[in-house]
Amino acid sequence: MLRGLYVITDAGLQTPARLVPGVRQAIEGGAVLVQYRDKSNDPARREQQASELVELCNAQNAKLIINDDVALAAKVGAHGVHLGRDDLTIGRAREQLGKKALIGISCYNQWPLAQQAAEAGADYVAFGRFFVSQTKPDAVQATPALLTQARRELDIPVAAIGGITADNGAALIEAGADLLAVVRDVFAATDVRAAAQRYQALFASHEHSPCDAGQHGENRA
Ligand SMILES: Cc1ncc(COP(=O)(O)OP(=O)(O)O)c(N)n1
Ligand SMILES: Cc1ncsc1CCOP(=O)(O)O
Ligand SMILES: [Mg+2]
Repeated sequence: MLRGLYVITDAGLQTPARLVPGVRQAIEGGAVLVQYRDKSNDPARREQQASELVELCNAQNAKLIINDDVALAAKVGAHGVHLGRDDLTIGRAREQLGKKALIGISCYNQWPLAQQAAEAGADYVAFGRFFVSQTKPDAVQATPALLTQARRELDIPVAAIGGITADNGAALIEAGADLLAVVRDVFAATDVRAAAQRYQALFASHEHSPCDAGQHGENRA
C-alpha cells in the first residue's frame, strides 16, 4: 500500500547541485514517493536530472514519478508519471509506460475526475490544494470531504497536495489521505531529512486511523 510522504522537487528551491542530495535526504527521512517537477524547457538538463533521480530512487527503494512528461518517464525508466488536465490521457500514458507504471492523476476539487481516473486505471488520485500554496498560488481549493469520499469509494491511494506542513497534515490523513504531497515544507527546510522525518512520525501516529477500516483490499498499492 502506497502511504506516506510524497515529495515534489522544485527548481526554485533546489539548485541543480542540491537536487539529488536534497532528494536523498528526503528519502532517508522517510519519503516513499518522489516527483520530478520541472517546468523549464531544457530537455537535456531534464533528462540528466531525471536519470540521476531514477538511479537514486532505485538504490534507496523509493519510486520516481515524472510530472507531466510521459516521454521523459519512458526515456529514463521512471516508475511512473503524474498527469494533470493539460497532459496525456491515462490510456495513452499506459500504452507508453506499460502495465506496471504508476500513473497519478490530478483531480483538483472535482470528484467526477477521480471516479473517471479510477475507472481508467489510475494508480492514485490527487486532490488539492488544501492550504495556501506559495509554490502554486493559483491552484483551486479542495475540501477534506473529497479525501474521505475517495478513501471510502475508490480502491486506489488518495493523495493530498497544497500548502501542506507536518503541522496541518494530520487533518488530511484523518480525512482519508494516504499520501501527503509536499514541496516547500520539505525542500525549503534547512534540514530536509528532519523535515521529512516529521511526516514519517505523523503517519506512524495515524497508522490506525478510522478511515483504515474501509473497503480497501488487495489492489491497493
Ligand atoms: C501529487 C500531485 N498532485 C497534483 C499535482 C498538480 O498537477 P497539475 O494540475 O498538472 O499541475 P502541475 O504540477 O503540472 O503544475 C501534482 N503535480 N502532483
Ligand atoms: C503542484 C501543486 N498543485 C497544487 S498545489 C501544488 C504545489 C504544492 O507545493 P507546496 O507543498 O509548496 O504548497
Ligand atoms: Mg501537470
